[in-house]
Amino acid sequence: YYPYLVPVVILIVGPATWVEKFPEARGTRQSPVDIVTSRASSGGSAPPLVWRYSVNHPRSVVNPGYCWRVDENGYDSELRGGPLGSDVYKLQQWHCHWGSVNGEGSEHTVDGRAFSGELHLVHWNTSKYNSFTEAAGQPDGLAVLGVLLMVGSKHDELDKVVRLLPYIQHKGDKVTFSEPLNPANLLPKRIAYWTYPGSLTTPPCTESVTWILFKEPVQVSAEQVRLNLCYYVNGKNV
Ligand SMILES: CC#CCOc1ccc(CNS(N)(=O)=O)cc1
Ligand SMILES: [Zn+2]
Repeated sequence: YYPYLVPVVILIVGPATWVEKFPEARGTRQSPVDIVTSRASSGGSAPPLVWRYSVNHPRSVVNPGYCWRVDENGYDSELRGGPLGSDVYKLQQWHCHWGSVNGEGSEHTVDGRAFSGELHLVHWNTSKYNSFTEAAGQPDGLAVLGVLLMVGSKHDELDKVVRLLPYIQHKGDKVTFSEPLNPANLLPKRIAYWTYPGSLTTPPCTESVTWILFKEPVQVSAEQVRLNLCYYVNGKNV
C-alpha cells in the first residue's frame, strides 16, 4: 500500500463547473463584472432610456433554486432608448440575487465594492425576435436593468414579493398574486446608469445581454434582507 496514493476528491460546484456544460461561459463578454468607475466613458448624446410596465395583471413568484423570480406572464411592457438603438424590448421576468451575509449579495461590484443584493429586470428584443428563447441566443437579444440594493428603509413595492417568500421555500415552488405592482417602482429615482455588452450571469451564460446597471442603489430594510437570506439560503438547492 503506497500511503501517498491517498484518494483526493475535489468537489467543484458553482461557476467553476459551468464551462463544462455551458461553453459560452468561456466567452469574452461574461458577466458580472467589476465597474471601474474611473474607466467608464461618459454616455455622450445617447437618447433617454424610457420604460412602461403594466401594473394590474397576475404575476407568479417562483423559486428556481438560486433566487426568487417573478414571471410577467407575457403582459405588455416596453423598454427603449439609451444604448438600445431603435429596438423595443419587453419585460420577461425579474429576479433578485442575495448573498449569504449582508453586504455581499450583489453580482456586479462597483470599484470592488459589493452590495447587499441586486435586482435584475430581464427584457427581450421584440423588434427583431419572435420569442424570449430566440432572443436569449442573440448578441442584441436581451437587455437587463440592474438595481443595486443596500440596507436602509423598507421597500414597499419589493415587499409585495418578499412577504410571499415563506410560500416558495423550495425549488419549483410557485405562488400567483394579483396585487397591483409597478416594476418601475423598483428602480431608483436617479436614472444615471453604466452600460456594457455582457452575458447572463447564470447558466446558460449566453452572451446576449446589454447590461444597464443603475448607479444609485435602492434601499431595502434589514428585515427584507434577512427574509431573503433565510428563505433562500435555507430553501434554495445549493
Ligand atoms: C437561453 C435562456 C434562458 C433562460 O433565461 C434566463 C434568464 C435569466 C437568467 C438569469 N441571468 S441574469 N442573472 O443574468 O439575469 C438565466 C436564464
Ligand atoms: Zn440575475
